[in-house]
Amino acid sequence: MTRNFTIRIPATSANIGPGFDVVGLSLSLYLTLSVTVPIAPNDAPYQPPTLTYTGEGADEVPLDPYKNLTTRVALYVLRCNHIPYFPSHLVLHAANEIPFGRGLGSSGAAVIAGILLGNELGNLQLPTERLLDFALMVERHPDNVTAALIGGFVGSYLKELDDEATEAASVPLSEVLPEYPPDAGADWGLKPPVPPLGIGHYVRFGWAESIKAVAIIPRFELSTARAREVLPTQYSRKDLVFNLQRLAVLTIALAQTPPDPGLIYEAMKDRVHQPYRKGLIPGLPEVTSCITPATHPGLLGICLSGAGPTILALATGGFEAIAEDARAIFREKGVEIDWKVLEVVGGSTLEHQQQIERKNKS
Ligand SMILES: Nc1ncnc2c1ncn2[C@@H]1O[C@H](COP(=O)(O)OP(=O)(O)OP(=O)(O)O)[C@@H](O)[C@H]1O
Ligand SMILES: N[C@@H](CCO)C(=O)O
Repeated sequence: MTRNFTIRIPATSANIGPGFDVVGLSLSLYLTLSVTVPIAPNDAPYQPPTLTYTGEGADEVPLDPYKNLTTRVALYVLRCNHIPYFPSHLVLHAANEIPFGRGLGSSGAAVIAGILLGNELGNLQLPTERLLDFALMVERHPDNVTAALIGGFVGSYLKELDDEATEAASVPLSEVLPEYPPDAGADWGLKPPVPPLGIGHYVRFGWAESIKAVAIIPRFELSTARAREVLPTQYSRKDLVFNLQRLAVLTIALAQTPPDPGLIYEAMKDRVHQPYRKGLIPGLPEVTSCITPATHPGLLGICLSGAGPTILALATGGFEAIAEDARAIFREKGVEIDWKVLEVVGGSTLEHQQQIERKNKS
């Protein structure tokens, strides 16, 4: 006998211009994890999970469950909750639509998938806030993981922690996510650092239904780590105020019907991360300055998606003209792109097989 369930995590776009490390948007591309857990234990020796994978990243993702990001995160959640290893004979299949290293939250989705997997396998029934604590121990900036978990247009901040909690939260990622030993006889006694309580806090903003997201996706990867290395550690008051003013306006402007391009285009400008990342993304300043609501009716605003290299255009129409003109600009710089029109969607879901069958019948 087996228990089957499916975890579905949306892609995300972080920052949306001025909201660096603050806001995120969940989008209609998914990482789907199908899980089969044997219910009745059989007498066979312990067998670690079998992981298969199709779609984006299939040629580079590790299938060893002790190396793969999703399964390592699941094991981290289990072990923090006194469950040392996966159930025997666990079968997992990941089908992924979210391209790796493009600024569409692939790693955030993999992390949230792992957290929901650990929570379900351990029957932990952790509340959303606690799930977020685990995610923040791994991903460290809240924008992608919060939007992937909660869904919609979301703002979040990290709580200032006391000394003890700061120490717990500042453990290097390699210690939070060691590549656990694969054999059940190895040392399972070590417990990883448990996240402090209530690290992240969030709120969901409104979103005008008419606004779609055009993702203009260059055909090269840029790791978030590399794109963060080029950022300064200090900013001028002028640049900080520039971003704060725009972010305050943007969080309300994107919920208004009809959305106002005059307000939104300027409110999606940024001086905290995009100017520093242009050296890593040929064509970025040209695309964001040449494609405007005046030249492209339907466009509301345009920015770097997350750490890039994807460009996110928010628009109510004229999608093809926006994307094809961006393609021409990128091509002049020697960069080929793909593009997709995406919807803003709800957050992560976990459904048991019976629920899926019932839904399909009705
Ligand atoms: N489904 C997945 N399963 C396992 N590992 C994954 C998965 N998706 C992403 N990863 C890992 O995350 C890496 C990409 O993470 P990175 O933070 O650099 O980019 P991103 O999350 O796509 O972009 P951004 O954070 O800017 O939105 C991949 O190279 C891979 O190692
Ligand atoms: N806010 C993050 C998102 C990337 O995951 C950044 O721009 O570096």
